[in-house]
Amino acid sequence: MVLDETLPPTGRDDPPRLILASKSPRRRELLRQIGLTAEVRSADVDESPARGEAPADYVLRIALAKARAVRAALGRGTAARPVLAADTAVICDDRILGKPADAAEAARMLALLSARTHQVLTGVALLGAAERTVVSSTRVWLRAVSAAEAAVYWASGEPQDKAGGYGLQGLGAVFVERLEGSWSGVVGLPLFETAQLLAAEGLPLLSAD
Ligand SMILES: Cc1cn([C@H]2C[C@H](O)[C@@H](COP(=O)(O)OP(=O)(O)OP(=O)(O)O)O2)c(=O)[nH]c1=O
Repeated sequence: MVLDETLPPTGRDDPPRLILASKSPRRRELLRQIGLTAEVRSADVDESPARGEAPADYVLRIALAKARAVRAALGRGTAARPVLAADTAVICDDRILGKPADAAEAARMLALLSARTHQVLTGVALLGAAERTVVSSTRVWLRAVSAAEAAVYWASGEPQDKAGGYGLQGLGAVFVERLEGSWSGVVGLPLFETAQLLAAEGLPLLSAD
């Protein structure tokens, strides 16, 4: 994703204080969009949904697990630094869709999402003086996607690391008729909600000092 707008100067030359518990380049780029540079760490967590787990509980649980795993791995000197993590899932017919494992699964996902609406949930966790969490929910309308289009789309390399097997910020935009909610939330880090968590932690983005 290329987000090449003029970046606000906030935090640009400061050493990064915030730690982003993520290997997703999108989350780093989205933070940069609001003038935040973060030190990036990542931890592997088991992202399997628990049986019967509600989708919002699931994305929050995984976001918290990512943040806690990174915080647990940090040395003493960094223990006081806030850790931010997120998890994104696509929800359709009460099913939680993560990243497709192969072309066949990606085709099944797009067939399920074709010509109807689904929901994209992103859970965000900020571990600082307290554990703060928020869930962003967005409704997305996809046009009909044919099996042939899904195959060409898979070959583009884009769906592989995206929940639900499409990327709103890339070629996948040609499938998205409209959405109601948060563009940045669909792409992996809802910026409005993230800014609110940061402000609650004493890290406002538009402070005059
Ligand atoms: C629906 C959709 C998802 N996605 C991405 C956002 C997330 O990065 C990814 C879902 O996987 P996640 O498990 O949320 O995140 P990740 O594995 O990419 O990164 P990390 O756990 O290290 O933070 O799908 C898009 O980029 N565009 C989209 O339109």
